[in-house]
Amino acid sequence: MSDIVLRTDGITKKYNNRAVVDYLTLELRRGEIFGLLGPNGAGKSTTMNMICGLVKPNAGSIHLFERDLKTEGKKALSKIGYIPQELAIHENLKAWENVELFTSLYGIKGAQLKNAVEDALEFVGLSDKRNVFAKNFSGGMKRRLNIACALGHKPELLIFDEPTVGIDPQSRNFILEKIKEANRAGTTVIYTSHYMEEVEAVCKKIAIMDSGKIIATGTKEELRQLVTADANNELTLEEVFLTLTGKKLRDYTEGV
Ligand SMILES: Nc1ncnc2c1ncn2[C@@H]1O[C@H](COP(=O)(O)OP(=O)(O)OP(=O)(O)O)[C@@H](O)[C@H]1O
Repeated sequence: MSDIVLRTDGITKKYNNRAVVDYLTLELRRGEIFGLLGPNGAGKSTTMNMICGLVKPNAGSIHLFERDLKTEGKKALSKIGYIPQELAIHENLKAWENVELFTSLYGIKGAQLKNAVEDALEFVGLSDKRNVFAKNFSGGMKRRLNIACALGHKPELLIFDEPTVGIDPQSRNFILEKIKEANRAGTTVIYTSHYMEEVEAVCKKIAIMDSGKIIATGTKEELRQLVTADANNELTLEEVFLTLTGKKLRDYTEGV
């Protein structure tokens, strides 16, 4: 069995004739914890949405666990868990009902479903809030529930799209620690964000994306070496990022 979990070959997505993801090629190996960093509008969410089968590329191919998303999508997607940027939970369902709803979509039933729901709630520290309606949760609890909903079917690849937006430092720290814990237990992780310190803390391998393309990939040290010849440099990831992507503001409006 190959240890390549994800391979994208030249995927392109165009909106209004503009390539927002432009011939993007990526490879991810089992056990990696991979950070995708990019300014607003770089194409990170569109890339994740294509990998999760929610958006169809105009060109190129995506393989998950060696299965082509075009021809074996259902099997390929059954091994991934996607935590979208926008909360996907149902406010009028209890915590356990939310997790059960998402987990049952994978054909899990009966006692196995019950156990899977409890395991997922426990992982995100919400077991004792299992009977509380999601609408009564704080922002951080909703984010944790959003994660639990993607864990029930025990995915081998977890994809996080900016999972810590708008939450307090304690919840943020908890989520980052849990992502590292899942990775230590063998789960491969993709983490997209524009919070440098989070990517730095969590990810071993980092890709920097700008204007639909990956412009650099490597460990933090390798990325530093790309922007300075000084081996003793102490550049922060933010300084490296700004050197590679420039300081121009990235204002954009959807679809224009
Ligand atoms: N459905 C759509 N229709 C038209 N344009 C879109 C659509 N979805 C995304 N875009 C455009 O594609 C570009 C990339 O958007 P995307 O959300 O992938 O970027 P991002 O890197 O995730 O940004 P952010 O960090 O702000 O979430 C943006 O210019 C956006 O306006």
